[in-house]
Amino acid sequence: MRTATPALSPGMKVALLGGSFNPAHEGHRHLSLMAMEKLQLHRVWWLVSPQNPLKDKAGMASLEARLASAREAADHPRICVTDIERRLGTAYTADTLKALTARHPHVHFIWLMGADNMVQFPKWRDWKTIARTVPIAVYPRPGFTLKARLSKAAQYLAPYRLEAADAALLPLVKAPALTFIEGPEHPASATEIRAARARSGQTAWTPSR
Ligand SMILES: Nc1ncnc2c1ncn2[C@@H]1O[C@H](COP(=O)(O)OP(=O)(O)OP(=O)(O)O)[C@@H](O)[C@H]1O
Ligand SMILES: O=C(O)c1ccc[n+]([C@@H]2O[C@H](COP(=O)([O-])O)[C@@H](O)[C@H]2O)c1
Repeated sequence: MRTATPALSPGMKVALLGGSFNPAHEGHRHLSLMAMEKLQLHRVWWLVSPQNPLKDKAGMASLEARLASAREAADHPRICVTDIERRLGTAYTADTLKALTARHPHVHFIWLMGADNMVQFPKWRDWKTIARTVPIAVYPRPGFTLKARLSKAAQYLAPYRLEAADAALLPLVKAPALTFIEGPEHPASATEIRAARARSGQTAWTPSR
């Protein structure tokens, strides 16, 4: 089932949380709600990726199943689950952002990610272009919070960093810009969920919170 583009109006502040959501879980919801509060966002869009270019296809549930899992886990009127990358035909985040910012020039998009993604961000195609396209917010994650702060990408973006106290300004400033959102870590992980399901003999996962 295809999803419609979530409604947008000029001036809206929208965080984009890209992910495999294989499956979606309470950690995704937690970081989205914390970002909404700290960055004073109108919406968080969950961009369910057809296929992360750096991840193995083996073990990846179908896009439909992952979208269904995300819809169930989101459970919030301002979290919008979207298959926009399938509809745009984009696999790389740089291409997705180029298309979205061109289509919606009056929307304040930011890229939201967990600290683990920030650590591997320099492996993404055109990561410096991404950083010049939209402001970036990073949420703590067990095992990665400090690593993200010391990461190569954080060092590159250090001159453009907003302190946590100013995080609400992030969606309104011009990229490049970076903030580390402060909030409690959440232990949920899709890898853990898949491993637990495999141990319990489940062949396929079902949507989970
Ligand atoms: N518990 C969490 N805390 C902080 N960020 C998270 C958490 N879970 C997911 N994220 C972030 O959400 C985005 C999408 O994550 P993804 O769908 O890959 O989930 P995951 O649990 O990291 O999956 P996997 O274990 O399969 O890699 C990424 O930016 C990731 O860093
Ligand atoms: O553009 C890239 O090169 C790139 C490389 C790795 C990951 N990403 C994006 O990062 C987001 C998080 O992916 P994942 O699988 O860790 O949830 C998702 O939107 C991916 O498309 C993007």
